Amino acid sequence: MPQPRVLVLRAPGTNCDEETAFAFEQAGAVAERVHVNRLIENPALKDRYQILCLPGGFSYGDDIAAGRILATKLRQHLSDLVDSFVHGKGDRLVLGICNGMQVLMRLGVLTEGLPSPVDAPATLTWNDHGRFEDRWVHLVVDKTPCVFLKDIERMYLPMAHAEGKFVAASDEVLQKMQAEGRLAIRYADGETGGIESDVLPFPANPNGADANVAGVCDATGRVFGLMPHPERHIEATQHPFWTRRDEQPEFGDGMPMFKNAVEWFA
Ligand SMILES: NC(=O)CC[C@H](N)C(=O)O
Repeated sequence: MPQPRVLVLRAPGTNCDEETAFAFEQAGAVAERVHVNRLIENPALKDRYQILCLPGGFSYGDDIAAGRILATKLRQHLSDLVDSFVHGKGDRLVLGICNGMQVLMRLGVLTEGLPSPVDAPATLTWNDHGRFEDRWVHLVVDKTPCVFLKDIERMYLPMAHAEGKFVAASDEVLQKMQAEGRLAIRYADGETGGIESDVLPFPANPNGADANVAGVCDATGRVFGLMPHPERHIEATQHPFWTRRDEQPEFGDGMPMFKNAVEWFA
C-alpha cells in the first residue's frame, strides 16, 4: 500500500503534534512535524506531502481568538499551500484537530460554498459556561462524505477546549450543511447513545454547540475539522475504563480515523 506523507504543522503553542504524528505513523503513514516558519522559508516543502494536519494546542497563545493568528499567517504567507491541499487536484486530505479545527474555521475552508448572512457562515466561540473543559465525550457520526469518518458510527474521545462551541449564522446554513452531510460528527448522550434534542443539555453537549456539532467537513469530505482529540484514543488502554472491560478492542476509537486517511490513498 502506498504510504502517504503527512505534514503535521507546528506553530508556537502547538502541543499535540507529537501524538498526532505518532497516530498517523501507527496507521501506516509517514508523518513529519514541520514548523510554519520553515514552510514560509521554503514553500516548496509542501509538495512532499499528501495530507496536511493541523494539530491541537494553543497556537500563538490563542491571542485575539483561538486559531486566528495562525490562520492569518497561513492566509498571508502560505495561501498556495492551503489552496493546493484544499482544492488542487482534489487528491489530498486536510485534518484539523481542536486548535487545528479552529484554524480551519478561521480560514473559512470548512464553510466554503455556504451562504454568509454575516461575516462568516459559521464560527467557533467560547463554551457556554465560559471555561476550559477537559474530559471524555460521546460522539455519533452522521451520514457524511467525510473521508476520515468512513464506516465509523460512534466514538468516545477526549475533548479539551475553551473555544469550541460551533455556531451557525443562520438556520439556512445549518440546513444546507446537514443536507450535504457536513455536520459530520455530533455530541451524543452517554446513557442513550442518541441525540434527543437540537442542543443536548450539558454535559452531553459540553459547550452548547448548535445541533450538537463537534466536527464539520467541506462538501467533498476531504477537508475535516473536529474539536475532540482522536489522537488521544488510539490504543485500547487509553480508554478510562479499560481495566473493567471484558474484552479489549484492537484499537482505541480514534484509530480508524487515521487508518481511513491512509487507506484513501491505497
Ligand atoms: N486542545 C486544544 O487544541 C486547545 C484548544 C483551544 N486552544 C481552546 O482552548 O479553545
